[in-house]
Amino acid sequence: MSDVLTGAWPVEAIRAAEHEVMAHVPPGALMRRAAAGLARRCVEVLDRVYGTPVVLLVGKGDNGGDALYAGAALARRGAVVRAIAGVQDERVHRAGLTALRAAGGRLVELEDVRERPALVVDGLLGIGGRGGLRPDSARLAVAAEQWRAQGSVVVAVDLPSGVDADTGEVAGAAVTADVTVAFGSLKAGLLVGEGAVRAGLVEVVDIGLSFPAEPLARLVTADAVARWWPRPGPSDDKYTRGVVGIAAGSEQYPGAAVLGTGGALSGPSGYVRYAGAARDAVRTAHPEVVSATSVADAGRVQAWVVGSGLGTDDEAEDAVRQVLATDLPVLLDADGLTIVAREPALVREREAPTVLTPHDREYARLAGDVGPDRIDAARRAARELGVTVLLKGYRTVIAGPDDAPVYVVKAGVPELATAGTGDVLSGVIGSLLAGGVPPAEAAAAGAFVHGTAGRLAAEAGPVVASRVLDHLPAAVQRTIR
Ligand SMILES: NC(=O)C1=CN([C@@H]2O[C@H](COP(=O)(O)OP(=O)(O)OC[C@H]3O[C@@H](n4cnc5c(N)ncnc54)[C@H](OP(=O)(O)O)[C@@H]3O)[C@@H](O)[C@H]2O)[C@@H](O)CC1
Ligand SMILES: Nc1ncnc2c1ncn2[C@@H]1O[C@H](COP(=O)(O)OP(=O)(O)O)[C@@H](O)[C@H]1O
Ligand SMILES: [K+]
Repeated sequence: MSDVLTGAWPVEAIRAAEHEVMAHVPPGALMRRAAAGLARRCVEVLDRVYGTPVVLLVGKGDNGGDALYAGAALARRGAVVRAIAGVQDERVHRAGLTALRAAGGRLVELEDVRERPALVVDGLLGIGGRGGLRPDSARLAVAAEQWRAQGSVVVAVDLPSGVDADTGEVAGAAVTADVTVAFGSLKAGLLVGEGAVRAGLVEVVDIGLSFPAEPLARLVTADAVARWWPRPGPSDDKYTRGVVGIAAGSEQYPGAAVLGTGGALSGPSGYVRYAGAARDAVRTAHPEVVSATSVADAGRVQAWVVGSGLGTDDEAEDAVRQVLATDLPVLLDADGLTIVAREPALVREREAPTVLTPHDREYARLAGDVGPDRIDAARRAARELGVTVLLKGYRTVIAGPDDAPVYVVKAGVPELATAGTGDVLSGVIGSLLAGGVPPAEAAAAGAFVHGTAGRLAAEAGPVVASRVLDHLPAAVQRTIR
């Protein structure tokens, strides 16, 4: 798969790549490529083109130009195309407007549109946008929202207007799209935060841009996970495949232990050990897990998962300290994060891979408010603590302590927002760590199969964590085969 389909470069890099290509192609060629891809996608979302009412929302920049050229292509196929300017009329892309008019389209005022359009093309603002939408554009974004609520399909040009291209932040009004057609490469703002919600289905039209430097973010694909996922070879035994230790759960919260060990059993390691007070529950649920009552008695492992359902009393703190004192990879979750938030040196001083898996409230305890820029938030905490941070949510963001691109996982579904699914996730990632996968890739691969299991579970019925567990083997199978 081409890099531009999975990498998200910052606006600055996209501009530089654009200039590089423009030096070698005729003027307007890039915009024509972009508009052709956009028009193709617009045709796909319509039942038919001939006679269909289409509204273009047009800003003063090239984003509006793309919309006008695509609108001209639709008008040539018989669509009834009306453009509405989000700025004073004379400031829209000249050549684009000429093309639209030549094809029979017209520039009108919002008030002149009597019939609800089947398709709204959002060309108000692309990567040239700064700050929240100004009032004239915001008014059209609101109109697009209203049409969409009544059944119109909204296609965003490059980026839903009002979304920050690099962060996904939305300040004020913004367009919500069913489909976003992104040019040249993804943008981080289409993958994370509010932008991910606004973008709908995202499709990249390759217009020939190439990038010398690493992207800001990479979308995790099944192919990548399949490459990272260890497979047993003829000379392997259960130990060489890696032993993962789960120190989670308590008498009060046995579920965390059952779900964590269950998650680990679908990972690539050959052996799952449990250490803690929920032995009986684990033994009943998973006879293949070998258990002990404490970390000290658990025997050798190649990676630890510690924290969820442990509580934060002295005993819990002891378990966390013991695990963190090893030179093994450790995944820290839930109560483990609370304990580390009180004493960050516990992880800062570690040399071995350490993965923290906070949701937003846990993150706040560790590093302050997540804020609207989730990529920056994950990076900031990872750098400050010298760890790998997996920030949970609608989109999961994984950042290492270095400057490598962050991973974004979009495999999940909102139904995963139910108690205990995080415990399942921690077990899968722990197993990958025990199998020798580097921390960021282990976290990304774990989140991908976990998200896929959540989707499969949601397709089968209401989602609870044990049903996510039930669907994990199938999720792994379809990802890595
Ligand atoms: N990269 C590529 O290779 C290719 C890129 N292409 C396309 O070009 C697009 C980028 O075009 P662009 O540079 O003209 O910027 P764009 O986003 O249309 O608008 C910027 C204008 O809007 C204004 N404005 C700013 N903020 C605002 C706000 N909050 N609310 C309201 N207005 C605001 C600002 O005006 P000013 O601030 O000066 O008043 C400025 O003039 C890109 O997204 C893609 O669609 C393709 O055609 C082909 C290849
Ligand atoms: N809105 C959402 N869309 C998709 N996935 C979500 C959403 N909310 C939460 N999740 C996922 O569900 C899991 C919840 O984990 P967590 O909050 O730790 O739950 P628990 O502590 O109860 O196990 C994470 O994998 C997270 O990414
Ligand atoms: K747009």
